[in-house]
Amino acid sequence: TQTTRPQRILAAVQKNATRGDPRSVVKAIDQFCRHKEWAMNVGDEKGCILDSVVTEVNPATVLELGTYCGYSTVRIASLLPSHAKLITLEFDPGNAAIARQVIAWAGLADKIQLVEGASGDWIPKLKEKFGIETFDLVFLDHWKDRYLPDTKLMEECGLLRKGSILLADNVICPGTPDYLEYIRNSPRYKSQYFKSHLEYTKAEDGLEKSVFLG
Ligand SMILES: C[C@H](C[C@H]1O[C@@H](n2cnc3c(N)ncnc32)[C@H](O)[C@@H]1O)NC(=O)c1cc(-c2ccc(F)cc2)cc(O)c1O
Ligand SMILES: [Mg+2]
Repeated sequence: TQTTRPQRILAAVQKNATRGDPRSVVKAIDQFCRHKEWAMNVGDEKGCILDSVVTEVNPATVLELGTYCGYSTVRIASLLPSHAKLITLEFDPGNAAIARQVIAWAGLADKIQLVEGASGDWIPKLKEKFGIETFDLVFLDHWKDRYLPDTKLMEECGLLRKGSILLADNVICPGTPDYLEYIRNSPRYKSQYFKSHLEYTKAEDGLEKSVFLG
């Protein structure tokens, strides 16, 4: 019977990456997606920008919206200080199941809480469920038309503090026009566009980094 793309990504990790070595997991997925089969991971080029933002922010609390197979989850978590926590939301059960195994292979399960469900349902529950006050860094990489409503929801739920960083993938391709319009024109944010390319391709894409001003 036919395997799914996430299952093939996990197989590539288990075949080519070293257990407990997050960077080898990232490399194995990038090799597979560049040479065998494209997949919607943030990828190696935008991944380097992500790494530099994570390193600069050095966050104690991270929220990721849209886990997919856990590529960016592992990439971010591998750079976090020991006490730091990353919560990642994924509503597709099949993708969540694969991501859990990729995260386990990387040896990062104790730093990562993967919550299976929709961001709109879970964002209002994160404070009570995980004892989180605010997030130092949010990585938006889920349905592109959810970036704006979920950002407003995070504001309303008091999950952002003065200085919280939002980093959004795919603001050009597939594109998040309403989110860009809002975040670039709101007096409550200071934004910066990092031009790059759609993962594993030559098409333009980029990351939008925004600081919440409170
Ligand atoms: C949306 C997906 C990523 C994952 O997000 C989960 N998800 C969704 N909505 C929610 C929610 N509301 N709550 C929790 N999880 C949620 C889902 O199940 C996927 O696993 N990402 C993309 O579609 C995506 C697509 C492309 C892309 C670009 C050019 C093309 F020609 C084709 C595709 C590139 C990228 O870089 C992406 O990131
Ligand atoms: Mg993406």
